[in-house]
Amino acid sequence: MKISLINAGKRFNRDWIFRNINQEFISGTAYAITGPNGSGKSTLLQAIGGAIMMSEGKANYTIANSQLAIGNTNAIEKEIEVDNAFRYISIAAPYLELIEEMTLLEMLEFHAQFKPLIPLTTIPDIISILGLKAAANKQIRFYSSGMKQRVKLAQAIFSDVPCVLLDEPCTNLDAVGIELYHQLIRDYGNNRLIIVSSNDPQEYSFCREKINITDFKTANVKRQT
Ligand SMILES: Nc1ncnc2c1ncn2[C@@H]1O[C@H](COP(=O)(O)OP(=O)(O)OP(=O)(O)O)[C@@H](O)[C@H]1O
Repeated sequence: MKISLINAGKRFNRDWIFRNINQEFISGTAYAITGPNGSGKSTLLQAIGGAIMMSEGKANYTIANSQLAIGNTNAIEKEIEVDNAFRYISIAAPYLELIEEMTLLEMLEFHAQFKPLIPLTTIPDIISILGLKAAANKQIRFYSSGMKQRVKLAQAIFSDVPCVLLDEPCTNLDAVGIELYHQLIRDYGNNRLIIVSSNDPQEYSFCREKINITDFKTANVKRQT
């Protein structure tokens, strides 16, 4: 999958959060979006995922034929409308809630109806990898914050999509959880497009490309032009 930002900008009211971003994100590479608190990392990640609209510019989504979830085409690549991009993208983020009334087992089964699991992976496998076997039949509302974060990561990483967006992926994780996160990236991250939004280096240590959002603030953009 390839996501191309073309002259991308977002503002809330009169404040430009970022402007003039021209950047390609390509499968097989992990990218980090860095910057201080409130600088716009989450906003940019959501704009990349098509969850919020840009104020100017656009994002183009291209899928290799083999990754197409629907339809048939003879073309090697196909452009995807922004409204359909969610089919190819999963996201884990602090502001996205889990379905707390469900047990983990129920929630993973429910989720798999909308986004299939990566091949050869079963729900019991996932529960075991997460270290949550003993809690599989407990409602998620009774989970600790770190247990919930493991579930959010699993929901994103085990979805059979070419692009995984991770916003502050180690929020609430203990040392074992952080190691689990890195193991999941090692085991399931290859050949995918991974974009991590974070200001914590341990969350994005594996990312080859780094994009500092402060380079795309209006004042800096003006200075560059
Ligand atoms: N819906 C909204 N309406 C108005 N302003 C918003 C909205 N969402 C975010 N903002 C503002 O946009 C700016 C960027 O917020 P964002 O959450 O993207 O930053 P961040 O870099 O992810 O921060 P953090 O590191 O604290 O998570 C902040 O000033 C925030 O107040």
